Amino acid sequence: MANEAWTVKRILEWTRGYLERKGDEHPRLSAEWLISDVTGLSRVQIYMNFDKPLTPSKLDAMHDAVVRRGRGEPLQYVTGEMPFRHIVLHCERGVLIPRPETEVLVDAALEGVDAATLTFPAILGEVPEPAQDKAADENAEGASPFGDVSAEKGEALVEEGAKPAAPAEPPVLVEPGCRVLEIGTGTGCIALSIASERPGTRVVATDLSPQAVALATRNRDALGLEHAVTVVEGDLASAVDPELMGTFAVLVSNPPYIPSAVVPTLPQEVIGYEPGLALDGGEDGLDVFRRILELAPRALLPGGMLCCELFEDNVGTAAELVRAQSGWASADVREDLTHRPRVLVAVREE
Ligand SMILES: C[S@@+](CC[C@H](N)C(=O)[O-])C[C@H]1O[C@@H](n2cnc3c(N)ncnc32)[C@H](O)[C@@H]1O
Repeated sequence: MANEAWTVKRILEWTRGYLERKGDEHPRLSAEWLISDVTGLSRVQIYMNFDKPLTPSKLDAMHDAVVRRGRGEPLQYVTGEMPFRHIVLHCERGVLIPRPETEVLVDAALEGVDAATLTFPAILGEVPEPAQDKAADENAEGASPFGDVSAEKGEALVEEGAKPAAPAEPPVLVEPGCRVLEIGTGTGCIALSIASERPGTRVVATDLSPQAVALATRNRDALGLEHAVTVVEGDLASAVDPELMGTFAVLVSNPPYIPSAVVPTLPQEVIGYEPGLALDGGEDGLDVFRRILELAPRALLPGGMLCCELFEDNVGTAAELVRAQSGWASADVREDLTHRPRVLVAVREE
């Protein structure tokens, strides 16, 4: 079959069927995401360009992407990016993929920023409705457009088009001076969300992983947030300017919190691709949290807030650890988007 015959529609149908046979739980979504990444078409544009043939170079690129996804590599690593709240982040193997539940942690941290600062709404533009997907098409199996997709090889699709835009965000201006410390920044998703959603906030983001520090810095620069976010490499807050200790209104962290015995039971898509340093929280999952709790009184202002995402089985224990330490006015546990207890929010006494 000549390459011209492989239209967007045929590629979508073939990829969906192939990924389904490979055990992908959401094969159509994966197929759309891969086609969107390779062609530059938004997911809606895919359905408006069904009859367009892919160019040979796009077909080659699609081949690579389908092979990688078929082997179980997370989509975010295959495409190299993912949306998080109002921003889009570069992702790469070796650095944890941000999870939707972490958006709840950012909400908690923003509350801490707002409580610490004078905030007022900026002039808002219209917030567009998110694009709706069109109905799915029927599956089509058959010959691979790429030849043997089980083989290691790479290349392949359509003309460039607009990528799906992140929804516009209603900005809130913050009186300059509020400082936030993030420990274990990974891609920078938390620090960069806070800085972009609360202009005026200064964020110091740390990570022990040099690769995470490099990626967070790249994401920061791509978002034009160099003035607001400092990324430093080091254990916990060891690389933070000592003069800044005691000046933070919020200490936020999504530390490694999976109990060591649970790590090997995680899906292969996680343990086969994501870094152990980002996952393993020691015997009860609270090793890094305990160390964060120990340094929090030195990092935070009076009345400052500690926000941590934790494992649902140990977040209650974490709250007890806070209550057992003097100097805290409150320690509460919040639920994530799926109503599981996941986020600890503790406030220092004034
Ligand atoms: C669960 S990931 C969170 C990444 C990112 N904040 C997010 O929410 O997607 C934990 C991060 O903490 C980092 N980390 C682990 N131990 C650390 C330590 N002792 N000091 C600083 N960062 C650490 C890991 O490299 C990883 O990037």
